[in-house]
Amino acid sequence: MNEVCVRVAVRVRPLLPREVLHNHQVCVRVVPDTSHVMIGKDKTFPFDHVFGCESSHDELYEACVHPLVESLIDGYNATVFAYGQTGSGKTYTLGGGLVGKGDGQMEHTVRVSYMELYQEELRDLLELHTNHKELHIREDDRGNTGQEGHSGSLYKSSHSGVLVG
Ligand SMILES: Nc1ncnc2c1ncn2[C@@H]1O[C@H](COP(=O)(O)OP(=O)(O)OP(=O)(O)O)[C@@H](O)[C@H]1O
Repeated sequence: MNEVCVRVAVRVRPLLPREVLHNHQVCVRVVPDTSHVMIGKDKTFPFDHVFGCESSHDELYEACVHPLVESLIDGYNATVFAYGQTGSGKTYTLGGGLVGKGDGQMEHTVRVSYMELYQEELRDLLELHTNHKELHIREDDRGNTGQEGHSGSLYKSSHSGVLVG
């Protein structure tokens, strides 16, 4: 397990076709051979990982998620959290880079929740018909945070990949 508890990665997405159409300009770039991004012409910011427009889901998974999966198997807790303004690529990255990946080396069964918290309302992204009023985040008397009104979906991994059960 890495000694740093929180690591921050930035993924820069390419301009969308409609942004190109409206002549929007790229204003965030990866500084070559560094883990810095440049905003505008001269403001640079360091991160643990940076991924440019051409980056693949696999690169992201290998650098950011795979080490966490290994720690998880060793009994540590791990969280991958996507943060960014609307349209910045959170769903694209989590959906393609995290859910559905398996390295085929291990066989395991895990319970997975895929929740969206938007304007103080919870949505179960694996069971879209669930009423948000049935879902709650609660803290118990020992300070553990958990969900109520959601059982989690079962994912089974086998050598052929990850299956939704
Ligand atoms: N790295 C990328 N490469 C190519 N297209 C991308 C990339 N990241 C995001 N996109 C595209 O950008 C659009 C917005 O991405 P996405 O829906 O993932 O954003 P979001 O952050 O989840 O937005 P919201 O908060 O509104 O749900 C989508 O059309 C998606 O396909």
